[in-house]
Amino acid sequence: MVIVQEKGKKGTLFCDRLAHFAVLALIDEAMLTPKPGLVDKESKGAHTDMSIDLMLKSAYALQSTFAEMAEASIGQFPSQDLRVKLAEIGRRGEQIMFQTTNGVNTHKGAIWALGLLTASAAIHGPHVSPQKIAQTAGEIAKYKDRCTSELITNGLKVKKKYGVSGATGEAQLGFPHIVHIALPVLWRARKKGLSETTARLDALLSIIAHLDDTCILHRGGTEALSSAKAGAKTVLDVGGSSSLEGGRALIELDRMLLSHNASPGGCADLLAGTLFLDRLHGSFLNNGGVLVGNINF
Ligand SMILES: CC(C)(COP(=O)(O)OP(=O)(O)OC[C@H]1O[C@@H](n2cnc3c(N)ncnc32)[C@H](O)[C@@H]1O)[C@@H](O)C(=O)NCCC(=O)NCCS
Ligand SMILES: Nc1ncnc2c1ncn2[C@@H]1O[C@H](COP(=O)(O)OP(=O)(O)OP(=O)(O)O)[C@@H](O)[C@H]1O
Repeated sequence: MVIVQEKGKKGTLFCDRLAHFAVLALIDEAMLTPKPGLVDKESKGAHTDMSIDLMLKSAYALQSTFAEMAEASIGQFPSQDLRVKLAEIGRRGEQIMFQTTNGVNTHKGAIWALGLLTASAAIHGPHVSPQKIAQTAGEIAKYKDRCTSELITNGLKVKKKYGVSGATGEAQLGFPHIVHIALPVLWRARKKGLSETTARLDALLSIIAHLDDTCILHRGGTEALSSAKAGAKTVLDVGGSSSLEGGRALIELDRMLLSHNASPGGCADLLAGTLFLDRLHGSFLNNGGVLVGNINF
């Protein structure tokens, strides 16, 4: 593994840039419209306690959390110590989010996924593929969370009830839904000349079609999850979100999710992770090996 050993001013600039990319990924995800069941520019989806303004406020408030995660990881290898440090920063990030939103869970799953990816990107520096960054993020996630709280979360309940692996399992496997599903769909759609919104929506739908999302399971059970997977697959099979039939199927998927009061929040987190890795990769490629932000390792 190639490890970036840059501390000091250069390293701090790089960490700030990574944190900025993480925040931008959250903003891009929130602004993407129309998303089924989720908060976007036109709808609150299944979330009566959220709004687009709240999502953006929460995203901006997390810049320092992601910067701290990057700072803690630069010059390090995945290790138990690093896992403990990141968990501590992550929990403080959750507090910042809850203070910012008056107790609404806008980005808990996203702090987890983007936190691990940001930490891994800081370990590697910009010369590394999205696949490698996701794989190292998985290695960090495999270390035990020694400070785990006594709280029984929705995710834990659902994982026990339905035997799925949830947000932890996805991370420990190196984010397969980002690397093997969403990024290829995003890049293929752009290559075909589809609009950026279409490419992102199709990437989100490709995740919904495959992921065991504990948000959907918690609110709507297995019926909602299998209908969500089938509905998203239909949109893609009939031509994607920009086609006439696909657009109709997308509206149908949104209606179905709302009828279960269900939302693919975990899928949205993984879309944010996809957009983070995509931006990092694009920024590096488009600048002859210099990550925008003037750090050239
Ligand atoms: C692992 C986390 C997400 C807790 O997960 P848990 O399964 O207990 O469920 P909880 O209901 O609290 O949140 C799960 C969230 O993950 C997302 N999610 C749901 N399903 C999936 C899935 N299959 N894949 C990815 N994300 C998913 C959703 O946004 C959901 O709301 C995390 O919050 C955590 O452990 N935090 C502790 C701090 C920490 O270790 N941070 C490290 C930062 S690097
Ligand atoms: N655009 C979005 N709209 C809604 N949720 C999103 C969006 N983007 C990401 N999410 C993720 O969805 C999760 C919120 O889902 P949800 O409200 O179902 O969680 P919960 O608090 O566990 O459940 P409940 O509200 O049923 O108690 C957040 O942790 C967040 O990471």
